[in-house]
Amino acid sequence: MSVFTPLSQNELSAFLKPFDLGRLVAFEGISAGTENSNFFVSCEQGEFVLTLVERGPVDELPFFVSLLDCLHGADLPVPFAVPDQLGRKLHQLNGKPALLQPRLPGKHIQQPDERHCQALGKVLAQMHAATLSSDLVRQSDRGLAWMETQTSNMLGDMSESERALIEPLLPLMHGLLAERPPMPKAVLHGDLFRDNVLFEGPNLTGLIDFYNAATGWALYDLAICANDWCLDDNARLDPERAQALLAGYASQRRFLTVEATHWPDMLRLAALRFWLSRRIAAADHQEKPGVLIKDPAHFLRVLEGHREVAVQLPMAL
Ligand SMILES: Nc1ncnc2c1ncn2[C@@H]1O[C@H](COP(=O)(O)OP(=O)(O)OP(=O)(O)O)[C@@H](O)[C@H]1O
Ligand SMILES: N[C@@H](CCO)C(=O)O
Repeated sequence: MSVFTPLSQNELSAFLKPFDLGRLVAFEGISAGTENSNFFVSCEQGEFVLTLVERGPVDELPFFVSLLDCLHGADLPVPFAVPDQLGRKLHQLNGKPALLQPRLPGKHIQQPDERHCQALGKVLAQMHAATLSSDLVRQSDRGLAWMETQTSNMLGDMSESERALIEPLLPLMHGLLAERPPMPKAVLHGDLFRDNVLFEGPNLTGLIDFYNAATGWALYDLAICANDWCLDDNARLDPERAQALLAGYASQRRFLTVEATHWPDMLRLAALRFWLSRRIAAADHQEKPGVLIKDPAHFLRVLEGHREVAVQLPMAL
């Protein structure tokens, strides 16, 4: 189970006192996450999720709190930091930054269909639009420059087949860093995999886990989604689901020609980003029993599939 910082009932009860949510009824560690320690917390006055932040720049937590307030204010289905009676949203528990958020309804979808993908594309565009009317900006700690450095550092450790797929992405990254193509930017979720979205039937009821959110090309966020929501059993893009995702997004904003040009490369970079982070996490957590390790090799198959990209962005006529 991926709970890095265990909690006792007494510790949690004491933590909850300033929130005035009634008695602690029950709590349990959530096994699904890989980065933070999360707990479902049941109080007399409602259901919550407590997150103890385990990685990342702690001094940037106010950014995430403001981002969620912005998205919640735009009526998007996101959690937000519940304030205690003194209005404080950011707390400390067992030496870790701690946030209490409402538990959102719905379940994760393992096998999405076109309706799910269309709904996801639409809400992603709405999320990007909401951040544009704010002054929220954050530089990603896993952006293009990080990817380029990590890729260069790992070249020597790669197998021949890994190298064949990954080395050609280095000039692509150099080119994008130099050229900075003028694609629309927004604050991106940055990790909108199936395990970060909740649905009730066809209705999208929750977007969660914003700790990778950062300013970047909006299209890159869509590529991250496509690489998780729109794959077939061979890790190739499923055209119907990919087109539904893109159509959902295009229902809120027209794509630009410069985005159509860079779409295949965004898909490749998004695959590389998670191959790198999974490989680093696997090495870091190798000796730690109970920590969920996700398979880096999956993204090599995704990259293989993106040698040719047949699904194009839908362009307005
Ligand atoms: N506000 C919420 N409402 C309902 N369920 C939630 C909420 N927050 C988290 N969860 C549940 O807890 C699980 C783990 O949370 P989360 O994805 O934030 O963890 P993480 O360690 O940051 O994970 P990741 O590996 O995706 O980075 C989610 O998959 C979801 O099932
Ligand atoms: N969604 C990520 C883990 C959390 O960043 C992955 O599947 O590798």
